[in-house]
Amino acid sequence: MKVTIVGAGNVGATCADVISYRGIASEVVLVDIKEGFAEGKAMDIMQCATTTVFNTQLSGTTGDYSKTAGSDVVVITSGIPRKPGMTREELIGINAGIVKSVADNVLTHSPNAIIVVVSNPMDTMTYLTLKATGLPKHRVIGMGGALDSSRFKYFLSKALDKPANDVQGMVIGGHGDTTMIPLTRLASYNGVPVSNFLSQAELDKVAADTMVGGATLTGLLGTSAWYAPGASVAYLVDSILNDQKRMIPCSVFLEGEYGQEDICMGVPCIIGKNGIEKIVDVQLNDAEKALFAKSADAVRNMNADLKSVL
Ligand SMILES: NC(=O)C1=CN([C@@H]2O[C@H](COP(=O)(O)OP(=O)(O)OC[C@H]3O[C@@H](n4cnc5c(N)ncnc54)[C@H](O)[C@@H]3O)[C@@H](O)[C@H]2O)C=CC1
Ligand SMILES: O=C([O-])CC(=O)C(=O)O
Repeated sequence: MKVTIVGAGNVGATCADVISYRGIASEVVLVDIKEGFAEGKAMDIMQCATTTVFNTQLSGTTGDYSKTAGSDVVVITSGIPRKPGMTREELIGINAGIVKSVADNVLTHSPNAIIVVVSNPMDTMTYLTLKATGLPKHRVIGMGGALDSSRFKYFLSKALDKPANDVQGMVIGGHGDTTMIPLTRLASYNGVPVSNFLSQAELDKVAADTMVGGATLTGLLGTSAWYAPGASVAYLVDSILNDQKRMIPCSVFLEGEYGQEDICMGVPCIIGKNGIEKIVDVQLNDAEKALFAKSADAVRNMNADLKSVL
């Protein structure tokens, strides 16, 4: 199985690294516009093959999309990341043009690929990719919810003082500092509701920390995060390539689901070899429904800025 990752920067290269050492794909191609950069990242990762022991064939190219031909999955991470103090939404001006041209290039050589959109503002970039390419909705998947949910489980595990892998939880809504919806009501510690162990104030803090998880890391690192983002993309790609049918919150085109239309936003999806195989309808309570509607308003406002590109 072949995966192309466009953008060999922090997130793209980390994703290539995780896909390789976990043997998720047999072939990975990294693409970047910076001369020699993707080739260098690919060579560096390939030189781990005998120490971390993997057989994935990873190569890099500076903009030669013929090398990406026949990819089963294409991941788009090309574009600029935010700096401390910025929102993801401020990246739209530069990233929209990049994402649109990259989507066109990859589809020329891999007309059947499933596209995973990572560049920010991710929900709007997913919507742009869907509209600009005309692909069916099951083949355009925005990655944000997998990452936000892993951060949610991290903060829950810290509050509970229990291992993260004993914690279940999900974040839906937009992938923005104010639009994410950590579903604390449904989170559990090995099936027991977390509200049995944490006060409302503690749960509210976990939710707030989760929502600004990306901004906190951007402040600490000077650019946005990449280890958890890269690993989250690899997790999603694994579910597609290996037809695992995991339930992962992803940004997907909604046509009435969760009360929304003509928008891409994070909702729980079954992810398998066909991409989005099913949108899972979780019964939200009235407060969660109101948050989802508010989140959709913000994402829709952002999408309006795409007029000049679409
Ligand atoms: N959806 C999510 O959960 C997350 C999204 N992101 C987003 O992912 C994007 C990438 O972040 P990083 O990897 O940290 O940035 P980075 O700056 O390290 O890497 C981006 C790479 O894209 C390349 N690039 C730019 N234009 C290109 C083009 N037309 N064709 C091919 N390559 C091109 C650049 O040369 C650079 O190497 C950002 O927009 C960031 O906000 C980052 C983390 C999580
Ligand atoms: O925070 C950012 O800008 C990058 C991102 O989407 C994340 O790490 O969640």
